Amino acid sequence: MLSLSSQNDSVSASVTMTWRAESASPKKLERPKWLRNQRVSHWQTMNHDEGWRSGGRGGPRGRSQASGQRVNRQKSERPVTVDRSLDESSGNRSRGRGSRGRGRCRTVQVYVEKSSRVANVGKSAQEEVKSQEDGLGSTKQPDQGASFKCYGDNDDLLQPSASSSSNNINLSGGLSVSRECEDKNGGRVSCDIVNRMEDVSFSGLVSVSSTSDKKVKLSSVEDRHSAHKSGDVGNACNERISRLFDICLEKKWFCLKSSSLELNKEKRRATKGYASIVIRPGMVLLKNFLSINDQVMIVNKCRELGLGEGGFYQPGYGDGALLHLKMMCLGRNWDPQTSRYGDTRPHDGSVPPKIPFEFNQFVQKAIQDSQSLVATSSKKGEDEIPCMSPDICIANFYTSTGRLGLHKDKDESAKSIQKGLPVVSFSIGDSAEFLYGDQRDDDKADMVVLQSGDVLLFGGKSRNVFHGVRSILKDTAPKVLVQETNLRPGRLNLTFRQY
Ligand SMILES: O=C(O)CCC(=O)C(=O)O
Ligand SMILES: [Fe+2]
Repeated sequence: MLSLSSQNDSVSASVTMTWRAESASPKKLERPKWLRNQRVSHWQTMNHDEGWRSGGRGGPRGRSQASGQRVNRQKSERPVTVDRSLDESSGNRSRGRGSRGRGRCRTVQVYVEKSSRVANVGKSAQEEVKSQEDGLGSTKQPDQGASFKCYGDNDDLLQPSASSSSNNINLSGGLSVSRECEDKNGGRVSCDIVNRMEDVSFSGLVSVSSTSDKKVKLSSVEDRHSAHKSGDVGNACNERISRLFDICLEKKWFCLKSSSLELNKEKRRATKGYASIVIRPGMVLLKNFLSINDQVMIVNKCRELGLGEGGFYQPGYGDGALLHLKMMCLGRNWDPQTSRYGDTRPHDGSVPPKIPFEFNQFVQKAIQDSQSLVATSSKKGEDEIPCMSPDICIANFYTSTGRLGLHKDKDESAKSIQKGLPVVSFSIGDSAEFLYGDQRDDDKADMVVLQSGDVLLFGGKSRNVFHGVRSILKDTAPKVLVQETNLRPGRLNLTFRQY
């Protein structure tokens, strides 16, 4: 178990490694490669059949306060636009406006291994897709994942600011580029109309014929503006909401070539097992918990459900603003307009699909493993994670420009929240910069990168933690996963809760 605390620039760490059933049990308790640079007080291995074993450098079981260890604090070079957040005064989730200033959130650096995928690949997956599209002279449509302000309060807001482009090199080796727009007063606003153009992708449902990306960009912007000017905004919004969204790309167009080196590296990572980390009391990160096969199964299942009744749609708030993601609810519907759960989806009356049985099994296993980890590492009760039987799952799909402002998950029953029943979150596809903290303040939030296969739990003392997604790190999804599923660029996230 690796427990990282970012207070006082110090970290105390112990690590638990769990090997997958399909991988060979390690003969020797070798210190995992990704831990070699960390001063770790204690770590443990667990084979699925055997239970816990201590190893590594010895030292006491449980958390110890190793001092002098630095947690990497990364100064964010860009502010975070909050698009969904909690209005504490009203107690409701609401869409926060873009926060100004420089994001100074602290980074808790927890990578299973340094990813060299981006560095190794000459062409990014997106570029690869684009060039294939162009080569085939296919029909395209702009990505539907990012938000567009249908209610468009001010056309002037949508001015790309060339000077505000910034490159953010993430520690896992990926490169993410963010752009912002500025309004007349210099305030920052989200600039998805520009950003989303980088995510041109296929959809068999509605398409705009074009021979170049540029043309798609222009027609897209013009379409939106003319819809707004002609007073057709409501229709444009409704159309967006009811359009089906396929989380995978059309198979025939998609054929990424990955080097065998890359694929082997991913395979090695997949068979390495996973590490359990207590990030803060009640918050546990199970790194690499879901195997590639599990992830493929989850993507395929979500795709199937997502294209059916109650499938992925473009959610929005009461004021017409849209969330920067696509959403599908399983079990029960969560309505962002009313912040309430219900049996049907108000905008189309559809009944949410049931949560697949296999998903719940992963959740149960994740909870049990977290509980075992916490039991061996903390003072009794301190980090406790209660049991939970999920009856709700919210599936979010973030395209490359997707994000989610800091908020609390507080629409579940008062009893569920009081008991601290955990929210269990699966990350699949591209990595995400996940923010969390005790205040709805991006500057004070900590950040951890969630990679494909990671499972995060926050319950007990962390049940009411503010959390959100600052950005999606482009082209960081495992190549094998993309090859197997044709998952489109972006991130699939599933959060399980008990009402
Ligand atoms: O995408 C994530 O990691 C978080 C999603 C989330 O917080 C939510 O759906 O409430
Ligand atoms: Fe949430």
